[in-house]
Amino acid sequence: MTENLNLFTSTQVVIKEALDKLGYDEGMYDLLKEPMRMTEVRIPIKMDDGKVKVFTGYRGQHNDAVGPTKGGVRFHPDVTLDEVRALSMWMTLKAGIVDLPYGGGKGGIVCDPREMSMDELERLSRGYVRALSQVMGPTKDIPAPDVFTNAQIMAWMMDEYSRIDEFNSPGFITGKPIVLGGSQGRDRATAEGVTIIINEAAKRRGIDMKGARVVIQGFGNAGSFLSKFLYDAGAKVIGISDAYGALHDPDGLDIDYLLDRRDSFGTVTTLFENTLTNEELLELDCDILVPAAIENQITEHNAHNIKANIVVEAANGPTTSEATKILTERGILLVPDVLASAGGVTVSYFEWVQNNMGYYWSEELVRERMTEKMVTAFENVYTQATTRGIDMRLAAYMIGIRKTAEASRFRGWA
Ligand SMILES: NC(=O)C1=CN([C@@H]2O[C@H](COP(=O)(O)OP(=O)(O)OC[C@H]3O[C@@H](n4cnc5c(N)ncnc54)[C@H](O)[C@@H]3O)[C@@H](O)[C@H]2O)C=CC1
Ligand SMILES: O=C(O)CCC(=O)C(=O)O
Repeated sequence: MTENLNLFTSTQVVIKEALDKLGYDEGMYDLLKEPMRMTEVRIPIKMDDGKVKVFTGYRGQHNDAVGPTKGGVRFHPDVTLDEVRALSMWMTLKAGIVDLPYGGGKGGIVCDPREMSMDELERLSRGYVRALSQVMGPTKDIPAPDVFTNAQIMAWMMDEYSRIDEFNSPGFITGKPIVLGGSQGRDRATAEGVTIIINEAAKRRGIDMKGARVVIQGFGNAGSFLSKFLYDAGAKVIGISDAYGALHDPDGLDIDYLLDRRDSFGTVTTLFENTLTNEELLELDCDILVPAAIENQITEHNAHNIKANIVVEAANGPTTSEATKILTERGILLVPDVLASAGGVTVSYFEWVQNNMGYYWSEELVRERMTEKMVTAFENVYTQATTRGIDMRLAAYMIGIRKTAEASRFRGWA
């Protein structure tokens, strides 16, 4: 049988397993097995050459029993409806794991921003908000950055919503520039959260981070900040990659140099000869492997060849269910995406809270509060996994889904 690479249906299987273990009935699964609202829009945009191009966009809102839905928007040529469905469900789990008053949401536009001008990107970002403004808003559904979107795109989206709302609405979106109500530390929050999780996982495996050999796939927002934090902490980052290839040096790469040379889409390998492929990168001998790019990277085809002691998923969905089984059976500690990458949405929540009260926190306070949430979340998931003898993904799903299931039950939705 060939492996299931569909993110949506493979997520449903784990949600079902988690709900069964928690003792919920079929009705609860029926409610939570897909987003409560899935919107598809067509966005006509005048391109720089004067021609109109129509883009497809999506927004998935999984469940808002706990609070407004929340999650990023990605601009990528491979965005699909099923991917956005799965991503919105994972956001519900993340919010549950770090205990935020949100449900899960996620959006995407099928486009390649690497081939668009800034003006075209601005028109597309504003068009997305116009198409979805009825179902989004600071108390309904709050977007944020994800793959190939950034603070500038958040600023255009916030400005467009504020025009429609006839009110300055910083709480409409998070990941904004600081001068528009962004939070200290949001740009590096995902990577900081992953760093905290790596430290916790390394402690459990007796690995000293000083000198630990780390491989990171992806050199964008998540991967590049992460490589810097680990490099500064004394780890040896021996491999990194982007969409075009990978770099490897067993003595450790010069991360400061690479950060200086990378472009705004997280591309740096095109400047070098003798690059590896992303497939080769994942199989390098190392202590810690961090997929921080895209989905379905560790599958049944390469899971047997992974040499890391710990795999920490900074990306959403990089490991298939079959590969999760193989890695766990091989004794590799796999820390799932819904736990490892929850630092981003945690600081997004702090940003939204600051916008709502109009009072802004220091970077130290943001870091302290985020650290507390991430360490507690790791401890909860690790304890659940070890005491029940289940893998970390199932343990994380059980913790992540419980709050939404309970809130839904109290509301009479299941
Ligand atoms: N930005 C955030 O706050 C959060 C991001 N994530 C996840 O982290 C992952 C990376 O996101 P960001 O760093 O924000 O995106 P980004 O757009 O800043 O960087 C993406 C990186 O992945 C590389 N990449 C793209 N396609 C690739 C391919 N086919 N093979 C190998 N590398 C490829 C790009 O070259 C770039 O280096 C995604 O799965 C995202 O959903 C998760 C939580 C929060
Ligand atoms: O910051 C946020 O609200 C969401 C981040 C996100 O999309 C994710 O964690 O995958």
